Formats: sequence, structure tokens, C-alpha cells
Amino acid sequence: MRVKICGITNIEDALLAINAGADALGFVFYPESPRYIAPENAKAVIAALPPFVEKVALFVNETPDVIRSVCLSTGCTLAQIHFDVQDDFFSDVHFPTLRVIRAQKKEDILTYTDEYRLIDAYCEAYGGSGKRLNIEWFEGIDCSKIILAGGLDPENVASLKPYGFYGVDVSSGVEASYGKKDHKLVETFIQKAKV
Ligand SMILES: O=C(O)c1ccccc1N[C@@H]1O[C@H](COP(=O)(O)O)[C@@H](O)[C@H]1O
Repeated sequence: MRVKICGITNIEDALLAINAGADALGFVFYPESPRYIAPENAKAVIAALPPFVEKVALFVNETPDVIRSVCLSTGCTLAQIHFDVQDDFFSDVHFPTLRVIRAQKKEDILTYTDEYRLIDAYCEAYGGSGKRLNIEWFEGIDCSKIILAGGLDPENVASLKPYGFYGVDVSSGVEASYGKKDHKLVETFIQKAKV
């Protein structure tokens, strides 16, 4: 399984995650989030990263212009779009040169099945809530293009492997505090996801 560590706010946590084997890092550009990072700060973190790392820009209910502008200015290579957007939002007219993936609610598990997409718990918050999905929703479903998120942590991530998820995405489950990762939790999460 690929692993994304989301809610990165500093270079130390970013390099720790990469050195531990993370495939992607997430930068939250949603101001309401306790893991929000300003684009200019994300740019500095991204500039310090080695190559072959996916830099994911996370947006909630944001406009195409802002998404394009922030990704261009920071060096993010993929945009993760939460949630309430029109379908044409994902058309090439908006993002001819930027890869975007949609974050879906559990109710939409059986839509856009031809796309790589993220399925999130989406409880009272837009994400980053630490709330866990009910894994039974995925019984019998082709999960090979699903990135699972929502309440994951080093204790539960290994139990996901039989479902064949493309990847997993974690924010709060590997934190010491909002916006600060616990390095041992990050390392253990990645080891258990990839063993
Ligand atoms: O991380 C956040 O603060 C956040 C804020 C708004 C939308 C999404 C957010 N993060 C994404 O939420 C999920 C799971 O988070 P958690 O592991 O349950 O804390 C993940 O996709 C993050 O990318």
C-alpha cells in the first residue's frame, strides 16, 4: 500500500516521513484546519524535499483559480479536493496540467470507480477528525483505486491489507499534537502499512 502522511507543517516532520518510506506528503490549505500551513511556508518545506515524493495540496470547497495558483506557487504536484464541488470541477478545462483527486464521502464509494480517489470518514468535520470509517462498507468492493482515510493509526492500518487498497492516508493518527507529527508513530504506521 502507498502511504500519504497528511497535515505536514514543518521540514523536520516532512523529512522524517520521507526517510521512513512515505510515498506522499499532504499540505492542508484549508484555513479552518488546525494543520493549516500557509502556501509560502509549504513552498519552503517542499523546496527542502528530495525528489520522487508526491506533494499533495489539500483544499476544501476551494475555487479552481486558487487551487491552480497555490499548487503552482508551492510546487505541489497533486491537488486533493474535499468535497462539495460540481462535477465539471474535475474537467481538464480547470486543471490541464495538474493532477487532481477527489475526496469522497462513504456514501459515494460506488461512484467514479474508474478514478483513483480518496474515501474519507467525513463526519462532522471535513476531515482530519480521527473518525474511523466502517471497514465493512468495503466488503466485496474493488479497492485497487481507493485511498482510504479517516481515523487510521499504527494499530489498525495492518488490518486493511486484505482489502487491496491502493493507499492509505493519515493525519491525526500519527500526531503528537495538531500539526506536529510523532516520529515513532509515523515510522510504525509506515512499517505496518508496507510490511
Ligand atoms: O488534516 C486535516 O486537518 C484536514 C482538514 C480538512 C479536510 C481534510 C483534512 N485531512 C484529511 O482527512 C483525512 C483523515 O484525517 P485523519 O487521519 O482522520 O485525521 C485525510 O484524508 C487527510 O488528508
